Amino acid sequence: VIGGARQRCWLSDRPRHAPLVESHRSRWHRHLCMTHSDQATEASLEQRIAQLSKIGAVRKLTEICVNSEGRLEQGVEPETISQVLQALNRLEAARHARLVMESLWVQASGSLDLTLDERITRLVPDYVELMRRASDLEALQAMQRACERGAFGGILQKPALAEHIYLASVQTAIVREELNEALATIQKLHRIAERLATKNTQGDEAAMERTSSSSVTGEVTQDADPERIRRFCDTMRLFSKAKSYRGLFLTVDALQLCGLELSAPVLECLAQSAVRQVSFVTSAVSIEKMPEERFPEAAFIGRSNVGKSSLVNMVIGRKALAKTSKTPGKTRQFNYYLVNERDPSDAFYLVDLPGVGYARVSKEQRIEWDRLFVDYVRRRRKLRVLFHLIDCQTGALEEDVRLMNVLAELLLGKNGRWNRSGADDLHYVIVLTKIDRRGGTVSPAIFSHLEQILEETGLLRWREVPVLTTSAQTKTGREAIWQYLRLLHKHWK
Ligand SMILES: Nc1nc2c(ncn2[C@@H]2O[C@H](COP(=O)(O)OP(=O)(O)OP(=O)(O)O)[C@@H](O)[C@H]2O)c(=O)[nH]1
Ligand SMILES: [Mg+2]
Repeated sequence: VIGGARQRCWLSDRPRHAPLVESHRSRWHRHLCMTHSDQATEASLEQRIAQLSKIGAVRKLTEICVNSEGRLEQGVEPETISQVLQALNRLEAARHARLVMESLWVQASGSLDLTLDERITRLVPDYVELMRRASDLEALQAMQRACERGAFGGILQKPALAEHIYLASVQTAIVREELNEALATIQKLHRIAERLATKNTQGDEAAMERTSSSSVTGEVTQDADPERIRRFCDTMRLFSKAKSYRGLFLTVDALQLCGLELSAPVLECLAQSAVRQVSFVTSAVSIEKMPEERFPEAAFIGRSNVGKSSLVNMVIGRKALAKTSKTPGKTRQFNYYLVNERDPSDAFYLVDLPGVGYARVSKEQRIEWDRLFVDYVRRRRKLRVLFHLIDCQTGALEEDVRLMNVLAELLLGKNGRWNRSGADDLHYVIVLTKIDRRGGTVSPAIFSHLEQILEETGLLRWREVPVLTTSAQTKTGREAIWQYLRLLHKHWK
């Protein structure tokens, strides 16, 4: 196995290492080659390696590797594997684990045509965990390369394993403050997942059936594999700690590309990771009283009692930051909440607007409110997303139609011209709330009515209008809201 053509293969394929480790390994390799040709040096080899490392485990491992020589062609003996595992468990330093892992797997992949023995493949997750705990990015990168070259039975045959290796690499890169590396790696995982998805759709019908049934029963899939979910959540938290929203969102994308759904724990984690701090800023009753336009903002508008304040709370993962009430008209001002104050590049405002169409408000007050709203949309240049909330039980009512007309006139101008000069692009999103009260579904009539109104008001001529469904009670639709909050900062996309 060692020497000749295979030795060349190992040397040419070897990854770059820290000098200390390199010297350990190359010396070790030289010793192994010597042993191969000269049995007499075996004892001194062991001795010398023991001196090099001072760790008994390495001696033990060397012994195992030397003993298994020539047998790798037929695969590694089970007893060897269990010894390796035992020894690995005793290893304290990452470089030693790497030494062993690489020797076994590079040699084996050399001899087994890059298709590792099934039993070694089963050990890979243990190696990955070891590398991750030891923050050994180089070793994990070597694993990625092996993965890409078709080791471990090939990425496409073992997607969960590839996912494990890549996520461990991402986490390690973040811990080592190599953020660019982390971002590049999570994007590699995207590409793998995409390749896998293409393969699945091209695959046989049975495979397709499996995919579709698992996506239909998404909840079950997640329950079946909480480990995978946990890995993604850990990665999200680390990106959050490293203050990288981009990484955070890329992880969410990767999770979905890998066929997992945004289950409750993932969403909880997303809200917690994306919202590092949140504070109430001010209640404004006029444009002048609104905070300085330092950060982009997203606003929630809609009739009284439709659930705006509840949705704000749900999105930021706080129970009662925005005051909610059974009595319509609770929110009377533009309430500004500032998210991530301490990291200006990721900060944004959420604005909880007062309800429209509150019965006990006089006509004058209503006109006053309209004027304020028009002023708000026209003058807040950093307003990027406008969520219009509509109760899914009633659908769009008179007040909603009025609001859409006001908006259409404002955005399109009388002659159809954009009426927010110098302002950022604005996304208008309709949110149907309280879907828990309708058993999680919305009647098609509500949708077609909405479409008709959007058509009539002319808003559809401006651009497509997404319609989301949410429930503050069951937290349904939180990720969909976040997909639009992602538009707040360009670097989050
Ligand atoms: N079942 C259910 N109830 C909800 C949901 N969202 C809000 N509610 C309830 O609806 C009522 C009004 O919610 P708020 O969030 O205060 O509504 P609002 O739009 O802020 O109302 P104003 O401030 O008056 O404009 C409260 O009793 C909430 O508990 C939901 O998704 N499901
Ligand atoms: Mg409110």
